[in-house]
Amino acid sequence: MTRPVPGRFPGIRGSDVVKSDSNVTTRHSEIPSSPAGNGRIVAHHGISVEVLFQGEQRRMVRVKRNSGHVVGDEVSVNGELLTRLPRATELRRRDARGGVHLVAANLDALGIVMAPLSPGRFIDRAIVTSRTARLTPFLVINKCDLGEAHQLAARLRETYAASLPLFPLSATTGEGLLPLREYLATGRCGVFIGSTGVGKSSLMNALCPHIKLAVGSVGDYRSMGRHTTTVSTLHSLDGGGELVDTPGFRDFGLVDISPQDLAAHFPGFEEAGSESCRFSNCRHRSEPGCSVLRSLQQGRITRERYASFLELLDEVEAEEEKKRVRGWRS
Ligand SMILES: Nc1nc2c(ncn2[C@@H]2O[C@H](COP(=O)(O)OP(=O)(O)OP(=O)(O)O)[C@@H](O)[C@H]2O)c(=O)[nH]1
Ligand SMILES: [Zn+2]
Repeated sequence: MTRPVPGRFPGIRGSDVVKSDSNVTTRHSEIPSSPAGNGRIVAHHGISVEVLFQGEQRRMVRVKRNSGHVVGDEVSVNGELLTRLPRATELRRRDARGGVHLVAANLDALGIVMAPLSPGRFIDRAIVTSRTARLTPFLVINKCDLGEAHQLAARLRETYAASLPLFPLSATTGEGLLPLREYLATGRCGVFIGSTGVGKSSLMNALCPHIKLAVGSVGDYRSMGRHTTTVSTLHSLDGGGELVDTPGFRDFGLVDISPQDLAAHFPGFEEAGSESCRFSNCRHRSEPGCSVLRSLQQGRITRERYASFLELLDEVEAEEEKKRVRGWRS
């Protein structure tokens, strides 16, 4: 089954985007001439990218190792010259050493994957980062074939159901996959994030069976070189929608989030969010005329949500401080 990639290039057939990470590198040699014009980066191999053009042609184009191009970028190709077109969205993450990386461009959805026993502390951070980058977040509760997942689903529903869509499912049995397929089929281009072992690869395999990602734990297949060169790829779903596979994307530190962004995008603050505080730079801790504190008193923000907000606010302020110190040094 084929369908056009939503919105962007009417001539491109979605199901042809990338069929498997084993053959994307060779496919360009099948193309008789070198297509040019506007296209989209559907795979990144470190020193080359695969561009899919209108009319379904594709080719590899060499890039410098840190050229800044990412999967999802719309580009104009002229010979070996690649010009990036303006991006609608950029998703960035901060690694454990503080470096900032661009994950992908022009995404519009972020799937936060949870499973029993996976740490949940990053959910709020992921939601805030996603919304700040203008991506719509959604929650996937995987492994619902296991009894423990039902308690997790109930807990997450209580906290997050008013803020974003939830999809309880099982990647292995296929139970609950249909609502997620339908959600993505509305033309969304998404990526999954979640801690190791929650089942992101299993979920990708269940949603796009042609890609056959290896499933396991960090200790086995990764050390055996599942992705010998880090390859990010864009996959199209049979029923509609697209997913980016980007190995190793499990969490992200906050990148350039202000205390005001945090309050505006924090899950559970939506109802109170449209009101403004007396001070435009209010941090919602103890300032007079604070709309967040007023909502807390009125019960429109729960104590649990406010306590989680304060934890993230500490992180945001610590980042601000680091940035300030870096500014002095440079
Ligand atoms: N019971 C059950 N197990 C699952 C399900 N989905 C995945 N698993 C198992 O969970 C383990 C981890 O799955 P992966 O898909 O590799 O998890 P991942 O999130 O991609 O892990 P990393 O690549 O390390 O980030 C594997 O043993 C899977 O078989 C599910 O729906 N139910
Ligand atoms: Zn305030």
